[in-house]
Amino acid sequence: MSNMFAMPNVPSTTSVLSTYTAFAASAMLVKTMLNEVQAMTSQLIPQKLQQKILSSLGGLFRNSCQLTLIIEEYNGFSINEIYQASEVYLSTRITPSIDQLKVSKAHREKNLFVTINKGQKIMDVFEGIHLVWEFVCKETQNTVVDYENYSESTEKSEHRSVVLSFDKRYQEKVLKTYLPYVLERSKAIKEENKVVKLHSLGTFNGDFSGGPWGSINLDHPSTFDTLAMDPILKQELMDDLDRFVKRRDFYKRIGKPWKRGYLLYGPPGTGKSSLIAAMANHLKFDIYDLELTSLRSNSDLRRLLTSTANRSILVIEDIDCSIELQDRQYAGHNNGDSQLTLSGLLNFIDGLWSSCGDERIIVFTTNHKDKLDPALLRPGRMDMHIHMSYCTASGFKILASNYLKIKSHCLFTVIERLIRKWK
Ligand SMILES: Nc1ncnc2c1ncn2[C@@H]1O[C@H](COP(=O)(O)OP(=O)(O)OP(=O)(O)O)[C@@H](O)[C@H]1O
Repeated sequence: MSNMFAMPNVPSTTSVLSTYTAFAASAMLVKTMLNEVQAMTSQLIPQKLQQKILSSLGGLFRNSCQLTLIIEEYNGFSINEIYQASEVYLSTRITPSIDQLKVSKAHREKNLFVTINKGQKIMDVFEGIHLVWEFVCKETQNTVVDYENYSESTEKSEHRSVVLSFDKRYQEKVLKTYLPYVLERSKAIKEENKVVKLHSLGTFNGDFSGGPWGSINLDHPSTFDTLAMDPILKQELMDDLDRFVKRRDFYKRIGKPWKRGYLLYGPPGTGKSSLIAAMANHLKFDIYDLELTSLRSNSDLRRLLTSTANRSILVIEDIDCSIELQDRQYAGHNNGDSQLTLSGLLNFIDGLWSSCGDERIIVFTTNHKDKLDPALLRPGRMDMHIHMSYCTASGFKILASNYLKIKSHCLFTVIERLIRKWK
């Protein structure tokens, strides 16, 4: 009977299991070998050869152990931030093994942007995980129908993406740790290379179409090192700025907008504008130079202020000359938005403007602090009042060092005595 159902060509369960076990063991062995090879290649073999070996070995096991993430340039109509970040991040991972590079330069940017071209691969190692990045660019042809002329034409378009491959086992680590790291690094790299911009109204004529602010790179060479001012005050200001940018959680906790106000006052030509440039260069914040005399109403002002970006310094120079200062006591008499008023400015700065943005700095300058409306000087409005005055003995030393490269001289004591005497 038993022979009747015997199927000589069908392997027994035991032999299937043992074959499977042997296969699984060899798969494991090959997988381990692959990892070993990966580890070994990274130490012993030149980068270019590494890529070839690993990509051909990887190809054998792509289906079984490799995971591929596709990061497209656009997410619907909006740009995919991970794509952008990986472009920036990978520009720092270029090795001599890459055959083709793409070089570009944005208008007025100082640095060239170098990145890999389509089809090129970049290897990266993160906490022992080996990752391969590849830029992919596919051309597609779309049919465009012109209904008015009953005609059809074809248009070429490019779909760019980056493909990231790695061992499946590390999926969670790559998504939760590596990609956030890439985002963070790219942010820091952008920040390092950031060119500070000066935004000004230029030919503003009340028309907001196309944005009211024009911008150029701020090439002002002033820094805290070149600035001649009292060293203690300078240090206090630098500490204040550094503390301010680190206090996101503090402002959130106390429920106040993340903004800080500085009033710079002193005689003409004592370095107020230079100090603003030094602050911008120190923090890498853009400057918005607001010329109040070119505005007509509070509503113009509101629209201008809401179109300023975060991490910026809003500068209103010579506040005593650019607005009717005593208007607060008559504020009740003027009809709301029709006229530009100090109360309009202060209300908006304290209220909506500062709460719809982060890391905002506002700087007022004046040659005549005594002429300012007390409302402007109220604590909490201008957090620090900085007196820029005539040259002090320590300021003189900085200028002598900057202009003449003289760090010490026998005449210094005489000059210092004279400065102190006439101060
Ligand atoms: N404290 C300073 N340290 C270094 N340079 C200074 C200082 N003060 C003035 N200067 C030099 O003098 C020139 C005028 O300075 P700046 O425009 O910064 O002064 P200001 O106080 O803004 O003048 P104003 O009140 O007229 O706008 C600049 O070119 C700057 O190089």
